[in-house]
Amino acid sequence: MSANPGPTPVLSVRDLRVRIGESRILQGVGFDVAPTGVTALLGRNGVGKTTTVRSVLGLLPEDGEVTGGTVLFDGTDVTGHRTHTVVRRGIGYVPEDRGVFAGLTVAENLALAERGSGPHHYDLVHDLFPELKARRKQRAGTLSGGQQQMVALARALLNDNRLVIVDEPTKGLAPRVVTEVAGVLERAAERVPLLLVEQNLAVVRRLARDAVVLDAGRTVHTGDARELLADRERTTSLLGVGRHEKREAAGAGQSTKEATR
Ligand SMILES: Nc1ncnc2c1ncn2[C@@H]1O[C@H](COP(=O)(O)OP(=O)(O)OP(=O)(O)O)[C@@H](O)[C@H]1O
Repeated sequence: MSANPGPTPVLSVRDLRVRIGESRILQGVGFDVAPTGVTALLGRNGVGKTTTVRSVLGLLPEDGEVTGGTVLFDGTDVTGHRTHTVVRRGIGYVPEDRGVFAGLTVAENLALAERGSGPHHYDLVHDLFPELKARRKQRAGTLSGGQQQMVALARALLNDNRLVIVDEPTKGLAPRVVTEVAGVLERAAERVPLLLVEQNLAVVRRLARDAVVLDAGRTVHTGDARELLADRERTTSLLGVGRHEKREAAGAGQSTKEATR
């Protein structure tokens, strides 16, 4: 199943099954996340990407439960564990809406993200994103989309995380901002492995080494990300894209969401 049989994965998901209400949402999700670089979690809308990451983080809704499978983080079984337990083991999460407090300053956003007694890596964060130091007194809500994504990632990198999960960071952003966010993610990935839910294939191509594709609540492909994206037939059948190559060739940041519309 592993796309890179070398180093021990930081996260291993095996045959994960999740029910929400009466619906069986995940019916066999399995993949590894390598301890360095970016692993992309891909798939059409509604296939279970967000449910997968929220299951790992113990963030299922009240009527949801893990009904089977295992989640190993750093070799420890955290299947079905509560969020604070999983997070304390060293997983950062940047949700789809970024989780940034718009009314608070950059400094306040970071201060609120500090977990426990530390260490808190302000040096690392300011080294990666010097702009945030300069803008520490600015309200987060007045920042650009790319700068807000910096704040969101900085909140995750501030703590001693062994993995950061980022859910659709470029969704709804203008192409110029998408490029900016991709740069931010690239810098973050130099320091910590990322599990990236992403529909913009230009961003995946730029950042990801490994790809995991879900369909209808199951893993249907794992492997080298660029190899997958270079195989147009495969990309079309797995992700429902390929009819818009022109748009991608123009560098406009194609997404599977756009392509399946
Ligand atoms: N709280 C919930 N209650 C009921 N069904 C849910 C709930 N959350 C998700 N689902 C369903 O689970 C399926 C998977 O949703 P999920 O958000 O995990 O998919 P996704 O791949 O992340 O999609 P998208 O790309 O649209 O964000 C969908 O059919 C969705 O309607």
